[in-house]
Amino acid sequence: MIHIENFSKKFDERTAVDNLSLKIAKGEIFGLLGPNGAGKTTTIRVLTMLTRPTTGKIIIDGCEASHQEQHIKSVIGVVPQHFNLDNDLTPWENLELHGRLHHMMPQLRNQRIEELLKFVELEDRAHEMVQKFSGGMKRRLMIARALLHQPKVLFLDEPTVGLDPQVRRRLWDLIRHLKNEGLTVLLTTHYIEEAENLCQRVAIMEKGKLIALDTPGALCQRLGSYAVEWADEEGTKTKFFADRNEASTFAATLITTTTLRQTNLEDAFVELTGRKVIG
Ligand SMILES: Nc1ncnc2c1ncn2[C@@H]1O[C@H](COP(=O)(O)OP(=O)(O)OP(=O)(O)O)[C@@H](O)[C@H]1O
Repeated sequence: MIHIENFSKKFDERTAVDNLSLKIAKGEIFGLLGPNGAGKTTTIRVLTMLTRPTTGKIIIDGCEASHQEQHIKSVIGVVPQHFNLDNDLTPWENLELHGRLHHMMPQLRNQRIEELLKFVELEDRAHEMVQKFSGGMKRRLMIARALLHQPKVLFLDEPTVGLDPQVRRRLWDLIRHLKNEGLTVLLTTHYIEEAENLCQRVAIMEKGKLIALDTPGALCQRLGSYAVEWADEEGTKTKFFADRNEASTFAATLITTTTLRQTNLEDAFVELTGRKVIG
């Protein structure tokens, strides 16, 4: 559904994305991870036709971006990182405006608005001003707006940033539901747990380059499925093992308190990039 071939983006002398190639299948939830400045937002901006690549080819829904930008715009939905709803309008009016911009016929438009407000559980607030809404409600409304014109691909840039854990989980359920309906989802996130819970595959970027691409499980297995964690005077240390018995034997040799646990995607991220994600 999304095919990126040797894509680079330069801003003057700075290379924001360096020769990225990826294929994302229909119905996949795909995560882009990386520390600050890795090139995730630039990648989304190019894929959503907000800016052009310096070099390389982007194909979405079988259409090449350089020739069929309008078609691509009609089959994608975008939820940007920052709230960009019209605060002086109601949810219904925000959605209506979006539907008009996409030239939707009034009957279909009204039907979709009704369905989507129900889907994101905002039907009771349809005619209140958006400025009174919480962050979670605004994010849900932005998702409804991105889905109004029945896109095939949904781009979500940091969909749950700043939301409390309960709201975050509700949004995850919503995103899973969309995948089950056949939508392709590409998201960026700072929350490793989010990628681990939602994404079939993740790409880890650093300094514009793709440094790993796999399922969360396979990325963890590369390190070893078990982690022993302990603290010494230099700080927290972690060692990885393929075998649980080996891990437990090693843990028994340490004189400090140790934790034996399953390796997680955060371990893989830290090992690959040498740092934690900073929000
Ligand atoms: N419009 C621009 N002009 C110049 N440089 C830019 C521009 N947009 C991004 N960059 C640079 O490109 C690099 C990648 O930025 P980008 O915003 O894509 O990273 P990111 O992975 O999304 O980071 P974050 O997690 O902080 O959002 C950074 O070095 C950034 O400073």
